[in-house]
Amino acid sequence: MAKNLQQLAALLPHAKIRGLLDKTVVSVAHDSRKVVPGTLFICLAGAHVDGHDFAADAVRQGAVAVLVEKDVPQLAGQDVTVISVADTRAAMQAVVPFFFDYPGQKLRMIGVTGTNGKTTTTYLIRSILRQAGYKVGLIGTIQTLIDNTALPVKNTTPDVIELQSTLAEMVKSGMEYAVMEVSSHALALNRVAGCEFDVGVFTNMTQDHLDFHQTFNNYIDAKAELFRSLGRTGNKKTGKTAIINLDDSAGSIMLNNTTCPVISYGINTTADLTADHINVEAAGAGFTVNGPFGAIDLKLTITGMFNIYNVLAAVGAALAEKVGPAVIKQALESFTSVPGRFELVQAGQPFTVIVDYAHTPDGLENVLKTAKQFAKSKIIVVFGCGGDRDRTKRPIMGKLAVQYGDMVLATSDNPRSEDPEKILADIEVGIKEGLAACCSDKSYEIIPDRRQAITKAVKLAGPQDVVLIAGKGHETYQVLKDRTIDFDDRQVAREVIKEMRKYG
Ligand SMILES: CC(=O)N[C@H]1[C@@H](OP(=O)(O)OP(=O)(O)OC[C@H]2O[C@@H](n3ccc(=O)[nH]c3=O)[C@H](O)[C@@H]2O)O[C@H](CO)[C@@H](O)[C@@H]1O[C@H](C)C(=O)N[C@@H](C)C(=O)N[C@H](CCC(=O)O)C(=O)O
Ligand SMILES: Nc1ncnc2c1ncn2[C@@H]1O[C@H](COP(=O)(O)OP(=O)(O)OP(=O)(O)O)[C@@H](O)[C@H]1O
Ligand SMILES: N[C@H](CCC[C@H](N)C(=O)O)C(=O)O
Ligand SMILES: [Mg+2]
Repeated sequence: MAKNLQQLAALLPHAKIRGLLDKTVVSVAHDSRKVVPGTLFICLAGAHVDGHDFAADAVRQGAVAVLVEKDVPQLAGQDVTVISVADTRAAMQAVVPFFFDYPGQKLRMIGVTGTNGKTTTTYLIRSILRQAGYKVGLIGTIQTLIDNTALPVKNTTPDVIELQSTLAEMVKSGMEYAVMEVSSHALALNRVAGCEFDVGVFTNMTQDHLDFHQTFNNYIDAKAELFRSLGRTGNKKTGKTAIINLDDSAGSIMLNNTTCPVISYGINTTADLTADHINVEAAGAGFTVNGPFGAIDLKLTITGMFNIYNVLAAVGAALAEKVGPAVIKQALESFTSVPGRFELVQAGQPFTVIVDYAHTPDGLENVLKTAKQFAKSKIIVVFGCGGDRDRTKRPIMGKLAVQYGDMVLATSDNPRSEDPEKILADIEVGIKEGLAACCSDKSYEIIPDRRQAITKAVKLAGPQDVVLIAGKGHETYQVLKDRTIDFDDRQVAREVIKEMRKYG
């Protein structure tokens, strides 16, 4: 991947350069902690700190060039080339895909966006493409997969450098497809620069991330960028398709934002792909998908109406890539689950325990509706909301929890830098509102310690009850103000159930 600095500087025609350009660059980094000798260090002004403050550290660690958007006095007199531009983020987006030889041009790229269902839909698409015999890479919230090799991730959609280097690794390992989640943050911050998507999938649009986007319209517009990019002049690849959920009111906005061919899907509207004969049960869902190929009858082990939408989205992507109905059926019927999505914890208890990643009002409502469909008795909900994230979703989720649940135990999710009690107070406003509106006979408790909340839920559960532990799904940690601790809802629930059996 090594490049001459001259080649990189040529991509930045307005840059002011101080120092030699005839140098070999072996790595690019915006994090000083990742600098190795021969790195081009890119200074980014972040939400917390300013990367320019780490430029001198980067040089000490062997950076041969530094990309800046303001003067860094500490670099004066140092043996380093300083490239000054107006906007280092924009410069990074131009330089990095080139540095990695544009891997996004060498793969078929499928991007999935929407508030909920991205992870599930990417896993479904991956399983269909693999069934069709392709080598598939996946990037998303849970992990990166290069064929079967799993790598840890920090964000749902990684930053430009991590994304391009991962895609390059996929190319090197012989992947033909990259199926990835494209978060609204990634679109707004253009982390996907240099990725030319072949297929863009829209799942749905409901409230989340208003802390970052400020307004719902900004949030929608960020998602729409994926669809604008499919029809952009200058695209190098051909054969693009947008897969759009028309049951969602924002579907038409995505549709209006692209000029490429569209495969629409929906259950309540006329669309290219629809589903009927729907039977949702605890153990799975049966339904028929109707499309240009005729009808496919499916019996799946994933369940809930929301997953039928995810399946339609995945079938749309498969269709765009010319995968036949027999392969689609085979793949979907052998698909078992996505970690932490409606995952059952079975430790010999006489009640049902579900761990789910619902962390938005819509996700929580969907999962509660699904649980209610087969709950034979009470639903006990354990949930919280993340700190440093959209505060306005907290009371809404509190209200939904008491509307659908019989007993609510509000607890901490990942408080991050916030005071857990403050987050819970925001949730409690909605709980009280919900109780007053629908059901003052229901009860709730605020238990900041998540393990204690899960313990209480398990103690309260009678035979046939459902305990829903929502919000953290596959996460194996809890982010507190001063540290991150090991925490896995599934493991904690198992431990608590075992403890209870031991002591009677
Ligand atoms: C708001 C946001 O997106 N923040 C991202 C951003 O962090 P930041 O701007 O705060 O960076 P910073 O910590 O201030 O650092 C500024 C610069 O100094 C550098 N630095 C910092 C420290 C140091 O010692 N040396 C050094 O060089 C940093 O590498 C960076 O270049 O850049 C970081 C590196 O790329 C990201 O990891 C970080 O995501 C944080 C962790 C995050 O939580 N993001 C969430 C909100 C997010 O992006 N979520 C979406 C959506 C999830 C979904 O709905 O599925 C996602 O895609 O994950
Ligand atoms: N199509 C859907 N519509 C609404 N809710 C959904 C849908 N699919 C999944 N959910 C709910 O949202 C939760 C998260 O699902 P998933 O992880 O697939 O979404 P995501 O979009 O990847 O989330 P994130 O934004 O964190 O990456 C699930 O556990 C489930 O409760
Ligand atoms: N991708 C989402 C995940 C939220 C998961 C929840 N457990 C939380 O920490 O808020 C986000 O970063 O907002
Ligand atoms: Mg996800």
